[in-house]
Amino acid sequence: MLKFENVTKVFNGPQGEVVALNDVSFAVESGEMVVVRGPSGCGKSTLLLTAGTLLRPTQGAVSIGGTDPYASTPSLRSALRASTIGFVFQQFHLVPYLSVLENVMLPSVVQFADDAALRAQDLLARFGLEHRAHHVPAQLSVGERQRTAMARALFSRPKLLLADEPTGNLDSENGGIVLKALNAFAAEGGSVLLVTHDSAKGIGSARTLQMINGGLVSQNGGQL
Ligand SMILES: Nc1ncnc2c1ncn2[C@@H]1O[C@H](COP(=O)(O)OP(=O)(O)OP(=O)(O)O)[C@@H](O)[C@H]1O
Repeated sequence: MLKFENVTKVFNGPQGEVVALNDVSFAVESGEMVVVRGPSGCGKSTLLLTAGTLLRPTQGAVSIGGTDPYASTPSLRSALRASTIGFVFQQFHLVPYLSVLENVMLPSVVQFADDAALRAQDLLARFGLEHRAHHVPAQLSVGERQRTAMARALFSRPKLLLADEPTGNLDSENGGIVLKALNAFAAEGGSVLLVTHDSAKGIGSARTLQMINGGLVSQNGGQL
């Protein structure tokens, strides 16, 4: 589903060039969750943004479902992103003045206009948020905000979920709910790429890769 081939990303920072991704090759198949661990600054966010079609690599090829997003026009790239990828961040990025229900419906209001509210309500129920549908994010607990963000990420029926420290701000109960949902998404045939700097529990049988200075190595000698 997601494939990186010899991907390198170099930033031109104030102190010169920074190699944020260094010749990274790996794949995430359908039905698989891959966890990338690594210390702060090793390149995890750069990896996710590049996978998310939001940051063009300096070298190498990215493929999502067989398509190279960076070989497409910006509008085709956006369309691929909207139809294929869901994002979950540590900071939930909910729209503060929209209700929980509206936030969940946000990704594809046009595409799913007819059944958007029904689908959003189903997702709210799945994450135990029915009673919060008409609240705004500021009225929610931190765990409820992340569950709302998970519901939003799943709304468009993505094939690939990209998660950046999704449990970083959560207590163990809410962190467990989020990890369970990510595992369930993979068990149903989706692909998950989760990056974290901690040793999050509950990642199940997910393959774990280690990121060091922009490079990716297998943690247990297995396949990348
Ligand atoms: N836009 C940019 N311009 C210059 N350098 C950048 C830019 N974005 C990231 N970097 C550098 O690239 C390297 C990798 O950054 P990245 O944010 O991917 O790391 P990270 O592993 O996600 O860190 P953290 O866990 O702290 O979020 C760092 O040295 C960072 O300073």
